[in-house]
Amino acid sequence: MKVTIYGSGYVGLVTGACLAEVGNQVLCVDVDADKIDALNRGEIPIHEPGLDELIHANMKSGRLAFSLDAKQGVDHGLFQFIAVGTPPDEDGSADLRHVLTVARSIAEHMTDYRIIVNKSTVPVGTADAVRDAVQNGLTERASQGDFDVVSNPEFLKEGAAIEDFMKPDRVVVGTDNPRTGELMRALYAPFNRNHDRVMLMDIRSAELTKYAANAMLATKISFMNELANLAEHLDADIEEVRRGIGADPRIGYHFIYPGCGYGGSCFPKDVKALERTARQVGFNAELLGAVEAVNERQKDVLFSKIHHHFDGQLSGRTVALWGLAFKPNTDDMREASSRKLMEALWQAGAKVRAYDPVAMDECRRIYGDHPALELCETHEHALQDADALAIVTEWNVFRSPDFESLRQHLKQPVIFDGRNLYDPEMLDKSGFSYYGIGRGKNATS
Ligand SMILES: NC(=O)C1=CN([C@@H]2O[C@H](COP(=O)(O)OP(=O)(O)OC[C@H]3O[C@@H](n4cnc5c(N)ncnc54)[C@H](O)[C@@H]3O)[C@@H](O)[C@H]2O)C=CC1
Ligand SMILES: O=C(O)[C@H]1O[C@H](OP(=O)(O)OP(=O)(O)OC[C@H]2O[C@@H](n3ccc(=O)[nH]c3=O)[C@H](O)[C@@H]2O)[C@H](O)[C@@H](O)[C@@H]1O
Repeated sequence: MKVTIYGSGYVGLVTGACLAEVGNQVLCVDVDADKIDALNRGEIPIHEPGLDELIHANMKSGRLAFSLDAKQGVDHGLFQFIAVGTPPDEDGSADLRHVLTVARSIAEHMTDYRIIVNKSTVPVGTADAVRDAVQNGLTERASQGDFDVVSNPEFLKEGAAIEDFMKPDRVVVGTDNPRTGELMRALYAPFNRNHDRVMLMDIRSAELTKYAANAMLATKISFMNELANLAEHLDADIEEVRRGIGADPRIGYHFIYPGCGYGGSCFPKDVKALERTARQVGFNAELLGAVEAVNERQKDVLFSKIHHHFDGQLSGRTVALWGLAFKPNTDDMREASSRKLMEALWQAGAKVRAYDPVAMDECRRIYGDHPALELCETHEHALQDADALAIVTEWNVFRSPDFESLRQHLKQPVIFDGRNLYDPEMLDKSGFSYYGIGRGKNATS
C-alpha cells in the first residue's frame, strides 16, 4: 500500500520505517529542509534504538523515501498520516497549527480519494476541524474530492519505539466509515498476527483514548511521588511500599517508580492539554490539575535536598550530574528534570559537571557554552572536583558504580539519587550521605 507521512520526528520516522519494513511504499514529508537533506544522506536526526538500521535498509530497498514536497506527498499515498508536533500553546492547550497546515495542504493538492489519518496527539474534536479545513480547501478549488478522516493515536515510548510499533498492545482506530476501518485494519494486518489488536471505535473516543492513557500513566507516577514525599515524613521506605503494592495485580509493577518527576514531550503537555480541554467544556478536572502540580513540585525535590544538605550555601559549589535525557535510551531533553535542576543550581551560584551517554549534543544545542556547565567525557570524569553527585536519569551505566572510586573523586561523599538506584543502607555503611526519593526520614519537601 502507499503511505505518506507528514512530520519526520519521533512518531513520523518510526511509523514510516515500520510501515515500510512490512512492505508498504512510504514517503515521509517534512517542512524542515535540513532534516530532509540529512535523512536523504542517510543521517538519522534522533537517537532511537534500531531506527538507523531500519531506515537505511528500507531506503536501500526503495520502500522508504523523504521529501520536502507536499504535492508529491498528496499524490503518493492513499493513506495520508499526520504526525506533526502538537506543542502546548500559551495556556497549555494543544496547538493545532501544524496539523491544520497539513490538512490545508492536502486539500490544495488532492485529486483522488484520500484517507487522512491523524497520528498526532490532538484534543477531542480535532478530526472535525481537520475535516472542515480539508472541505473548505476543496470548496475553494471547486473540487469534488472525496476523503475520510481517521483518528489513529500513537502509544509508542521513546527508547523502545520500534518494538512498541511492531508489537503494539493495541491499535486504536477511530472512524465513522466501516470501509475505511477495514482499510486501516488491512494496513495494520502485519502487526496483528497473533491476535487482532485493532480496536475500531468512534472518532471522539479514539481521540480521548490517547489522552486518557497518558493521563493515567502520569497519575500513577504523581501518586507515587506524593507518597514518596509522605514516606520521608513518616520514616518509611517508598521502595518497600512500591514492592508491596505492585504485587497486587490490580495495581501492578509498571509505572509506579517514584523519582524526580516525569518529563518528555508528552506527559507534561498532554496532562495540561486534557485539563484545558475539560475547562473549555466547563468541567473542572481536579485530579489532572493535581497530577500536574505534584509533578512540577517533584522536579524541585532534588534541588531542595541539595540546598538543604549544604545549608543553602551553594555558591561556588560544583555538582556532578549523571543523566540529562528525560529517561534512558533517548537523547530527548524536552521537559527533562535535569533542566530544572541545572537551572536551579546555576541560579544558586553552583556549577554543573554533567554526563549523559547520548544526550550531550542535545544539551549543547539547548544551553550552548553555558559558563556554569561542563559536559564531561565519562561519568567518572564528571565527578572530578565535584562537591556532590546528583542522578536524574537511570541509564544502566550508572546502576552499579565503583563506590570506592566515587568516594575518592568527590570532595564530599554525598549522593542525591533522583531515581532510587542505590541501597541506602549499604551507602550509609560505606560512609556516604545518601538522599533518595522517599527513602526514610529526610524530608525537605
Ligand atoms: N514523541 C513521542 O514519543 C510520541 C509523540 N506523540 C505525538 O505525536 C506527535 C508528533 O510528535 P513527535 O514525533 O515527538 O514530534 P517532533 O517534534 O519530533 O516532530 C514533528 C515533525 O513535524 C514536522 N512538521 C511541522 N509542520 C509540518 C508540516 N506542515 N508538514 C510536514 N512536517 C511538519 C517538524 O518539522 C518535525 O520534524 C505529537 O502530537 C506527539 O504528542 C505520540 C506518541 C509518542
Ligand atoms: O504520548 C507519548 O508521547 C508517549 O508518552 C509516554 O512515553 P515517553 O514519554 O516516551 O516515556 P515514558 O517511558 O512513559 O516515561 C515518561 C516519563 O515518566 C517517568 N517515569 C516513568 C515511569 C515511572 O514509573 N516513573 C517515572 O518517573 C520517566 O522517567 C519519564 O521522565 C508513554 O509511555 C507512551 O505510551 C506515549 O505514547
